[in-house]
Amino acid sequence: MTSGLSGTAGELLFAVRGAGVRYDGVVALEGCDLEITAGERVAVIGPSGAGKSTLIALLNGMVAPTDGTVTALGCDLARAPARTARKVRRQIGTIYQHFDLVEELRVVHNVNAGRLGAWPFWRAALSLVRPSGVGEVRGALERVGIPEKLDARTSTLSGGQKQRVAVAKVLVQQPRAILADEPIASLDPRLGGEVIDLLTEISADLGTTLVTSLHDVTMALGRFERVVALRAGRIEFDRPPGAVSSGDIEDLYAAVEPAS
Ligand SMILES: Nc1ncnc2c1ncn2[C@@H]1O[C@H](COP(=O)(O)OP(=O)(O)OP(=O)(O)O)[C@@H](O)[C@H]1O
Repeated sequence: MTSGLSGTAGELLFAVRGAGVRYDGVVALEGCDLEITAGERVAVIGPSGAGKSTLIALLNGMVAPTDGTVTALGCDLARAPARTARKVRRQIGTIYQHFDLVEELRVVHNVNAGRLGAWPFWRAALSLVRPSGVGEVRGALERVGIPEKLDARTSTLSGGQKQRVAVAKVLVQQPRAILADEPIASLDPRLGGEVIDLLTEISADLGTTLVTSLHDVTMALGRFERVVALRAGRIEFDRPPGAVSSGDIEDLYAAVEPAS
């Protein structure tokens, strides 16, 4: 399989400047500044409701900032022409907690779904009858450790295997960045650890930027080179794990005082 296009080390892939997001009056994020460069592996942590999913959605353009700006691969996704934004989004692969797969389809089709957007309509439609680019799908499944599942019906796989299919689906996209929103929240700790190891290894091997939101702080501190902590919609700290103290973590997860 061809490797992802990693980009030059140090190249700015994501720039979040003074960004805020409000949903119908609810402040999900405010005043966020963040730069992520090519090849970095970043964990986003913070208590429930802190804005982790919203930050991931800002980076892939699923949500537009209500304040400030966000650029991904040099493109302001909220303001760029739709065609340009689509092209940039195709270079960002996102993995979700609930796998985002069609259970009734065979694994080969779910993996191919990662690149449907890059194919002309006729090829995408034909591929549902006779799968296209099977060699690359097989390569991606080998990379995630389940090549024998190519023809299996997705519904017959375990949770850990489904998340591996979701990773393979992103790999065939040959993304420059992989975003993962709570990718292990539905898995037991052992399988979760395996999926995080897989993602960090792929990121290191291909030089692909990885940004993952996580509830598991030990995993974030042990397996990532940078930890961004959110609390009540603000970035509380942004450091290498070695510079994060147990006091930092206690403060981060302490109950938020109600406004008086
Ligand atoms: N579509 C939405 N409409 C309204 N409010 C929303 C929406 N999505 C998120 N919120 C609110 O925005 C805030 C941040 O939510 P977000 O899901 O980003 O946090 P999170 O840190 O990912 O939480 P969790 O760890 O529980 O998944 C929360 O107060 C949430 O209720």
